[in-house]
Amino acid sequence: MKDVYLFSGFLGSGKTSMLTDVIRQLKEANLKPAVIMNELGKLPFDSQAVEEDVPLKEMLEGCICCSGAEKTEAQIQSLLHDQEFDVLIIETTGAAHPVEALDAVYSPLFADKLNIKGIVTVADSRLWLNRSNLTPQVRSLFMEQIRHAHLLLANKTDLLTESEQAQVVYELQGFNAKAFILQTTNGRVPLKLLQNIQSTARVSKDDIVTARIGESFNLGSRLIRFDTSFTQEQFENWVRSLPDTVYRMKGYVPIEGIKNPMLFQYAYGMVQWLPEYIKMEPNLVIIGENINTLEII
Ligand SMILES: Nc1nc2c(ncn2[C@@H]2O[C@H](COP(=O)(O)OP(=O)(O)OP(=O)(O)O)[C@@H](O)[C@H]2O)c(=O)[nH]1
Repeated sequence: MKDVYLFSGFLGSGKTSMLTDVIRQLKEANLKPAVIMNELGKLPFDSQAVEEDVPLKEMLEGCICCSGAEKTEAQIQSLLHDQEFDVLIIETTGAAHPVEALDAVYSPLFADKLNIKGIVTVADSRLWLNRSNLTPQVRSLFMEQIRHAHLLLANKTDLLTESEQAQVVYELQGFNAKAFILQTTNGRVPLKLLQNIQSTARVSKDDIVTARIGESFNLGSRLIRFDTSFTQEQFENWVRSLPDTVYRMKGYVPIEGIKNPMLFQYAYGMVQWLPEYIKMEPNLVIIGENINTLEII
């Protein structure tokens, strides 16, 4: 039996950071991981976090729940058929409901092959404290991902004071009493803790508060291509001018005087720049609500 973990968490909370670190630990323990990854944006940036020797299936354009259980089944089946692996990690997009994603892997086809361990949710601790600023639909999805976790990471603790950290853990435990809660930075979770998850019985679909991409939830992604370069200041000024309903941006931005476009990441007001040693296409994905009306730099 192969262990299966579902990694959940809202956009930019730290799922990819967790995935990279868990893959490292699995390899150190001589366990071979395989990954199914979903990406709401159009560029498979995050797949760069997975080294080439790890079997990877990507589902671009949408999430496990929207693309249907059949597609996930087909991907798992092809992994089982073509690849040797011990552990399967399914990273759901930040816009998927974890229980719907979990449901997709509970296929009778795999009943004797897959041991579904459960949902690991990474929550951005600062976002938890500021959740009242989210639109109702997004808040509902953010809270659902937390409510259904078997293991819950209160991530980005480095951005909080000690008393805020204590408040987050206290509140999270009150909200999801069954989850084991771990305070983390960069999604670092010891492998032993993952392996010890005892997933409870299947969650009933009736227990799901609907919060998915649909008419009432205008979460979408937009791809921009840059023809000119900017100063970092110019670019960050534009970022600051964007509405709060832009949740996540990532991509490569051409910066004046710097050879290759820089890797740019944005999640909830926090900006991160990293130099890139290869020349990546100057593309940026923006994820948020009603982003088609945004003014682009
Ligand atoms: N300060 C701080 N930043 C973090 C931490 N964990 C992750 N980040 C940063 O947050 C951003 C998002 O992290 P990812 O691991 O890509 O998050 P994700 O959930 O995979 O994001 P999606 O691509 O939207 O699914 C990156 O810029 C990370 O470097 C943390 O513990 N502290």
